[in-house]
Amino acid sequence: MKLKELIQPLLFVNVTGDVETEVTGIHNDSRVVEAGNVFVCTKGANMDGHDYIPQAIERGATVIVVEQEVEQVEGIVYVHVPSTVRAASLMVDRFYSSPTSKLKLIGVTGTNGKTTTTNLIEHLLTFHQHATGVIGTIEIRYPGFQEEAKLTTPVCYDLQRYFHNMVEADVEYGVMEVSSHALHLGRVHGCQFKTAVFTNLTQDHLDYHKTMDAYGQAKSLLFSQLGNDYAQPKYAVLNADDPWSEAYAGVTSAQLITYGLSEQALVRATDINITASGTSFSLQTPIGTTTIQTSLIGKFNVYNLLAAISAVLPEGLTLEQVKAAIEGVKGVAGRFETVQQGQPFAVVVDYAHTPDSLENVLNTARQLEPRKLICVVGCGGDRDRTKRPIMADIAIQLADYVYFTSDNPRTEDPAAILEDMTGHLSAEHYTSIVDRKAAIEQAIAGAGEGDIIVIAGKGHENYQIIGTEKTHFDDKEVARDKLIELGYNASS
Ligand SMILES: CC(=O)N[C@H]1[C@@H](OP(=O)(O)OP(=O)(O)OC[C@H]2O[C@@H](n3ccc(=O)[nH]c3=O)[C@H](O)[C@@H]2O)O[C@H](CO)[C@@H](O)[C@@H]1O[C@H](C)C(=O)N[C@@H](C)C(=O)N[C@H](CCC(=O)O)C(=O)O
Ligand SMILES: Nc1ncnc2c1ncn2[C@@H]1O[C@H](COP(=O)(O)OP(=O)(O)OP(=O)(O)O)[C@@H](O)[C@H]1O
Ligand SMILES: N[C@H](CCC[C@H](N)C(=O)O)C(=O)O
Ligand SMILES: [Mg+2]
Repeated sequence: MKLKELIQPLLFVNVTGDVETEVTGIHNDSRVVEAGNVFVCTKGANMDGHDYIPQAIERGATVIVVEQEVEQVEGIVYVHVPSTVRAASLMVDRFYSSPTSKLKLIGVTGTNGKTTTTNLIEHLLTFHQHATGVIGTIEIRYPGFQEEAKLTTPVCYDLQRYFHNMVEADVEYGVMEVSSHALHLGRVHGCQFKTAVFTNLTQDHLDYHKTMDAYGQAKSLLFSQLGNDYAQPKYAVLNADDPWSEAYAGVTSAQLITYGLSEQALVRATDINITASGTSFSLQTPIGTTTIQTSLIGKFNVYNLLAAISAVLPEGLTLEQVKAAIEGVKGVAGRFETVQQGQPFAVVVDYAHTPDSLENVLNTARQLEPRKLICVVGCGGDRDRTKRPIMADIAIQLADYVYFTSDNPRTEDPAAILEDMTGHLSAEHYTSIVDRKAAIEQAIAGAGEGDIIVIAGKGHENYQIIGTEKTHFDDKEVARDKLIELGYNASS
């Protein structure tokens, strides 16, 4: 593609050099730039891309997009724009030929439940032969492709490339998690959503957004970005039981589909029954009523199911099709996932790393009536500090015994994170062990018949970040190894 085509949608653009230059790619990270690429200089939290122009040129960048005056090198084309972040979303979209206009794109936002809900939507659509791609916390996948995710919502350069490749692979639906960071940083500016889904909003990420209000506002961007188009209707799927939904309904002209347990919801669950082997409920919708039976456990998963069902109703799926698809749902890696080696107690690995999710997962485990409920939990470093004592209080209140331990300490002192969590506690039914492996092992060694151990915080993660080092670590693996060491054998 020629540079002039790439910058065609931009306003107030000033080019020094040849607009006929052929461009081979576009990125904002000098470390991944290749010959003939456009390098876009964006300012980040720690660094400024304008400082990396020499490295980008060294790696072969031929076009540099800037928002400030920079020293110019001969033979290089410079594109000056008012905002590189805003320009980038338009250029990247154009470079990949507006892939999201060729996909039916469903975005899911909310503090908890995004991964679960996107996976459920994917399952509902693929079960009925619609080729579907998913982008989220665990991985990026579509028929014939799978890659581990680096971020929940990739930066626009990667995101639009994935969408482009999905279109090339004849994918019909794109289902993605849209984090508040991504919305705030404009990572999805170039995306044309058909449907936007809101799960819930509770405390997290205050390190980044500072206040709950700012956090809630960031999520509203998905709904204000949705707009409406009578030729191609748009849908906002909102949780009727979350107070933030009213604000989101107010900023979109898309058609509303509300879901929840309360009477005003259009898509509603009643007669919920939760057991250790699954959950059932009566599903009431504007197109009829049916009974849903699922292996997923917990009231929060009823919400996730309602959100996913609401998102596919505009796609023409009947309730019979929805019901049939949900019966085959297996659950999502690291979300209430059990480790079973034949031991007489349950070991549950769950990605709960926020106050609300921890409360939900412990309440769900309690509903299964364990003899004792044991919790292993920590909080991530370099993330929202204010949630630490709150999560500790929840664990202390809801579990019979708690092992406080490290999550991903990152560059913080693990012992100091534990102190943030437990410093104010007066209860005695807990212990703090910095080493997560030792904490999991002790919890398992101390468990008795009928107990449930919930190992919270890391779910599917197969690593631990201590300092800046990322090493292999897997809660399920550690738990399984300990069970084997204790003599449990799955086949016996
Ligand atoms: C706050 C945030 O989202 N930061 C992301 C952002 O980093 P940044 O803009 O601060 O980048 P920076 O390091 O200051 O660098 C500035 C610029 O210089 C460039 N640079 C830098 C160094 C270099 O050698 N060459 C170079 O060109 C960078 O590419 C960048 O364009 O852009 C980087 C890639 O371009 C991301 O890796 C980085 O994510 C960090 C690692 C991160 O952890 N983000 C988390 C908080 C995040 O986004 N999480 C959300 C939410 C998850 C949830 O809901 O739970 C997610 O969507 O994953
Ligand atoms: N609808 C929900 N409401 C509250 N808690 C939930 C809900 N769904 C899942 N959870 C809890 O939150 C944890 C994370 O769920 P999930 O991975 O689906 O959320 P997420 O929004 O994708 O999280 P992240 O922002 O980290 O990507 C689960 O392990 C479970 O404990
Ligand atoms: N996407 C979330 C994941 C947190 C997972 C938890 N294990 C932690 O490391 O805090 C974040 O980056 O805040
Ligand atoms: Mg997720």
